[in-house]
Amino acid sequence: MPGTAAIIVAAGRGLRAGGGVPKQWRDLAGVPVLERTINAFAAHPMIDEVVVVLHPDDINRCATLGVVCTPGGATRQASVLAGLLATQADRVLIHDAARPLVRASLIDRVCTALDSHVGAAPAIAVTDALWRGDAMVTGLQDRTGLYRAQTPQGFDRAAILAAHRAALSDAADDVAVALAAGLDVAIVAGDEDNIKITHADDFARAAQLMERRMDVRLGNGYDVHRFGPGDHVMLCGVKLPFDRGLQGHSDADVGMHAVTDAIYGALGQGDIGVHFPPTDPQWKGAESHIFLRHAAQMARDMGFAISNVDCTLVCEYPKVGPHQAAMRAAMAEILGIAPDRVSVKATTSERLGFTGRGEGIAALATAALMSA
Ligand SMILES: Nc1ccn([C@@H]2O[C@H](COP(=O)(O)OP(=O)(O)OP(=O)(O)O)[C@@H](O)[C@H]2O)c(=O)n1
Ligand SMILES: C[C@](O)(CO)[C@H](O)COP(=O)(O)O
Repeated sequence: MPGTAAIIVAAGRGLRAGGGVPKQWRDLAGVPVLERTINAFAAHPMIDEVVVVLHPDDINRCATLGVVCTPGGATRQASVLAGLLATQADRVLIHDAARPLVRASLIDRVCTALDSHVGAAPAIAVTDALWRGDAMVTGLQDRTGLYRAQTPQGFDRAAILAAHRAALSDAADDVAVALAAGLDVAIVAGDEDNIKITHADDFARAAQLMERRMDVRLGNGYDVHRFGPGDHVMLCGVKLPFDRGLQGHSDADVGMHAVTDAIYGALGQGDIGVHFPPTDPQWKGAESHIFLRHAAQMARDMGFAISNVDCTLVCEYPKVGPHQAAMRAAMAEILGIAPDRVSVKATTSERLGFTGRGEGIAALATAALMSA
């Protein structure tokens, strides 16, 4: 199957964290750790499938998760192998269930690096001085070129499957398995917040990080395009036959422009004109999905997920109602979010003003972004 699967390993017993229940089933700010981890991947536009590896004793809990599950093994490595065998995707991102704070932007970086590498994994360069010792310092360790490894670790599935089948020992992570098989692994920037819940104290730390992250941004957008000669209008990504067209430097999709500006506004990044200047001939006649895709990618790059967008078209004609579902679907696909997070409405202006006289169409939009 072409595409990318996330394999979430959740078959450990969480002995170091204690608490009586394996850590992946415990609540973090009211939601189970595993559910948070699954949601981070399930909501990501570059992930096509989520596979969760569960302890055989927990396999009956699969039904509550809404994803593909498979039983794991006695070691992390055995669990990863089980996950690799449960998908046919071309690429896999292997992730610890115990890292629920993984950001969409980190998933982006790993996926993008896989376009040019057989393996890619996030890590953070060690900045503290390193010692050797046991209660007393016995020596120093050069930190040059040392990294702290994180997940998700991404690979071409066939390559990492062969590496896991050939692996002899219980490796700490999948990069170790890959290196033993001679695969190259690119390092992408890790994220300090992407902690692994390992010990009891890590629950409080993760909860604090989540609280700090609760950053909600709102933006609005407004646009107008004038009618001119033509035989169709583009509205929110859908081509509607009409006896006139909308005039503009691009395809004049007034609704999509308003939504795009709302996202830029929420990010404090100006408007379409700043990113795609009308004076630049390369954008003449451009399809507006280019602008919306750019705004959505910028949101992800800045660590935000688009929670929802709402667009109102103001016109007497064409009638928008029959096309609303197609418009929502078109913009949802471009934004990489579910159609129920995209709203398109229309109103007339009671024949008042320039929209009422049929001289053009106006659009207003709101976008809500949440820290991812
Ligand atoms: N046999 C195993 C062991 C670990 N894991 C998963 O690998 C991830 C990282 O492992 P770790 O933090 O060591 O988890 P546990 O093995 O559960 O913890 P502990 O060693 O404290 O028991 C976790 O999401 C864990 O569920 C797994 O799927 N199968
Ligand atoms: C895979 C890993 O998360 C990379 O940092 C880590 O090695 C797995 O956890 P463990 O605590 O080493 O078992």
